[in-house]
Amino acid sequence: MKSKIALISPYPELTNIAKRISVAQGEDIDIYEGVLEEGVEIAKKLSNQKEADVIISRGATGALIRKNIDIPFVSIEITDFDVFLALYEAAPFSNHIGFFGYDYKKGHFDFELFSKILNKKISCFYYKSEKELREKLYESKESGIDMAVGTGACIIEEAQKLGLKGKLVFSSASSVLQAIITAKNIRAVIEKDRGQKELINTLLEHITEGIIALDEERKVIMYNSVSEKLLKAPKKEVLNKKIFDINFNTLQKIYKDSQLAKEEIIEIENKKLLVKRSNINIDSKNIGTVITVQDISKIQEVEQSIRTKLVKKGLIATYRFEDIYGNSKILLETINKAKKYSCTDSTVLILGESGTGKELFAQSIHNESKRSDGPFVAINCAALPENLLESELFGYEEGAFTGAKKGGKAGLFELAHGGTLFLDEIGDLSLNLQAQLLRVLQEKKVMRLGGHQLIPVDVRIIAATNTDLKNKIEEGKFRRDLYYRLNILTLTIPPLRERKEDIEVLCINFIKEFNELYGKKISPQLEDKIYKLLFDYHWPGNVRELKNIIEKCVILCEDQKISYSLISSLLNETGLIQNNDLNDRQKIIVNIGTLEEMEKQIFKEIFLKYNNKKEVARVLGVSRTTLWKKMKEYEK
Ligand SMILES: Nc1ncnc2c1ncn2[C@@H]1O[C@H](COP(=O)(O)OP(=O)(O)OP(=O)(O)O)[C@@H](O)[C@H]1O
Repeated sequence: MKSKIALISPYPELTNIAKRISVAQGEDIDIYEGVLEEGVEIAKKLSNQKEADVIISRGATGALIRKNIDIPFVSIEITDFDVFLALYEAAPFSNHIGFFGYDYKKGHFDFELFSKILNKKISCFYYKSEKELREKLYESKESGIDMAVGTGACIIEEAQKLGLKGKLVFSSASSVLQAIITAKNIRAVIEKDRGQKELINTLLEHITEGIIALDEERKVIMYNSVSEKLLKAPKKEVLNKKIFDINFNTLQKIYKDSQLAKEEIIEIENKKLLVKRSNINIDSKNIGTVITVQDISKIQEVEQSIRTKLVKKGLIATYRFEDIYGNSKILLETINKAKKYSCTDSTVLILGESGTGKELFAQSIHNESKRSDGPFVAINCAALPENLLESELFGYEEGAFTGAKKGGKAGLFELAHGGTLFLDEIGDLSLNLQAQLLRVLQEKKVMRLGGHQLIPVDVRIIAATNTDLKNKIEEGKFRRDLYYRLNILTLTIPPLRERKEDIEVLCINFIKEFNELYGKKISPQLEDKIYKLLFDYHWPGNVRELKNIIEKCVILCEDQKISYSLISSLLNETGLIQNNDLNDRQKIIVNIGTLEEMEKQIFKEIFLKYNNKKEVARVLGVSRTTLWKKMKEYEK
């Protein structure tokens, strides 16, 4: 909105001049007429109702207006020319002219020169009050003055009362124009200032912190909506009031309880706020104070989202309890127990053979827990050498060791802050790292390698092992105290051979999953004789092994159905390598390579053993045509 200029004229001649200039300048100036109090009333109304941003007036009316309004005021100054014009017009009717003006005009006009040009005697009188004016007028009459020239209507009125002639000094067009130019300049500054204020206000409203600025008298001059929300004190009750006069003690509390240039946690209405108070100094002079207020839970949320972003894709828990397939009583009981563990924040120790689904359970517990929005960080303690594992777990400061990254590195404990840290194969942790882990679990703080500062971490630990920790304790390879720390809630995942009822559901779901992955349409229903085969197998690699076999089947199967022979050959393939009870005729050894390479080896070995195409096709569970195609392919 454009700022407005208003001109209050004390007499009609000035009104006309102002109107003329306003039109000539193409300026939309609001012109009003009013003398003294009347003019002040108009000015007050314009100012209060924000209908004017700058007011122009002159003389005594102007002086009164200036005293009564808060907005900028421009006075139409009386120039030498205006005074000279009045003296020139008065000269033919007088022998001795008296000039009467306010005290502050003393020495302003060159009366000696005017007297010379007009060849007329001119005396000057200045006054500070109406009483003094009357005294000076009386004095002047006594000394032979017959004409009073004055800058205000009141002078002329009083002079006439004493029988003197009077002549008012009018403002010329150039004086009015000068005042309008000054008012326009002020308006430009106001508009610029207003633009800057709007910018600051927009910024204040976009900041996630609460900002309260006080001037040197502790009057609130800035207060954004975040502060309003956090301190539960509405803007209109706070702005432009001294902090200790405000009715809301929340503001006084944060002012009193905060410390200069230091962050302080202050509780307001059950909410923990981080408050900082700083002085604003210009040229080492204090001109006010700024207080910032932040909701700690918001900071934690932001910190969490940053941490979560930092945690790479692989460190996020993807599995949930619904993804654990199986309907055996024992598995359902285990899931049930795990769900109960999810509601707590205690450490969980998962026991089970390799491939039983320990990590699957750990992820599901995390995703079901109140930490589900936080990171899930998993580490296999057996996969890394001790010193590497140490720096991975606890992080390090720059220069902690040769090769340490610039700026240091956060450890997995820090990355898992607010979430869960899954320590797989905990039984393989060295005694030194066991001691460090125990310390972190007790203190809930980590110190980076080469660091001096303890960093608080809020992490839930889920540990897993496929070894008997009690044996390890007996052998002196595992700390008893750590065992008791970890073993608060225990979850034992039964091996697949003890819950073979799960095989069917597992197969159906794995076939569906791999169909989707490899774009196949293989029926998830398997023949009964296939299930018999699967039930008879002892599954040393547990669910992982079953999953791998199904994956191979889906890749190798060329029909809509997985054949008995394909499954049996794959079982033999894996089973034979692991099961020494089987005779040599059923055994082949395949070197690990790409699927194509391994497939080639399988064909070759089986051919060597059976040397009969029909038999080979039967064992491999493929048609004779497929076998022929494969042979052609491998001959190349
Ligand atoms: N009940 C189940 N339902 C679906 N998938 C399962 C189930 N159990 C295990 N799996 C799958 O089997 C594979 C092995 O599981 P996981 O890695 O959780 O086992 P683990 O016990 O942690 O193994 P290790 O001790 O070797 O680390 C994964 O691909 C997992 O998704």
